[in-house]
Amino acid sequence: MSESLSFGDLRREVLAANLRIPEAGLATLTWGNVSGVDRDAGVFVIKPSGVSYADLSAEDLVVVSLEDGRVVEGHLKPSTDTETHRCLYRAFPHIGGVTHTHSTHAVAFAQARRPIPVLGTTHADTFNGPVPVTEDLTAEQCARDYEYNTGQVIVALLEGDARRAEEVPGALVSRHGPFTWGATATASLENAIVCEAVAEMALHTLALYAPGGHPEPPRHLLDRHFTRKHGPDAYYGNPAPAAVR
Ligand SMILES: O=C(CO)[C@@H](O)[C@@H](O)COP(=O)(O)O
Repeated sequence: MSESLSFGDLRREVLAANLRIPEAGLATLTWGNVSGVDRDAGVFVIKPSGVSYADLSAEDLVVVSLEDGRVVEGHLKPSTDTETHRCLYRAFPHIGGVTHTHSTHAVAFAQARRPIPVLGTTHADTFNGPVPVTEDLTAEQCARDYEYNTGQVIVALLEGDARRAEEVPGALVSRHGPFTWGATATASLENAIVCEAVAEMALHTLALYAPGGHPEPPRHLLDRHFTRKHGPDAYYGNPAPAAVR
């Protein structure tokens, strides 16, 4: 990549995160997109629309204004989902990256309009609650500013609550698919990988559940897993716990 290109580090990170979409098996054709934000500069960097991952370069990424969605830099059209990313950045000031995919199992839940339930600790390590599903967009929301409104239905689902958005870093847009977010573009992409993995595990688990019901996983176990990885008692960054005798 030419060193003279602006937002070099952010472009490199956003490119790498986009390239992990097909690598992680989350992409069909050119579907999906990752962006990352530079809040000081008031812009985000996003995948161009319809470009194959094999051909994608850092120079192809598009720089968009957070304020009004104008393209600030780029020779290609930004992703069709750009306004959804912009809406999420504006609603949740703590997020640094957004990922959208059409990964199969997460989309299956979105199409069935069912949240991805918390069925075990794998889910609880990343999402402190079910991955929720939005309402369907209304005819008016589809007719005008559809992509921004797609972000708005996610924000409405979380009641604009930044803390909820931090603890459950993703949502399923009804009949469409998952959007995930995180502190960085890389984190948002990794949350998309986890979202797909836990959706697949949930489908298998629900199929194996005994007819007539199954006990819920104990809340204390799920909480323990989430708080090991997130918040003030997180393991990373803290001294290793003393060995248990
Ligand atoms: O949501 C969709 C398609 O329903 C898009 O994410 C997908 O086609 C990718 O579009 P872009 O190539 O990013 O414009």
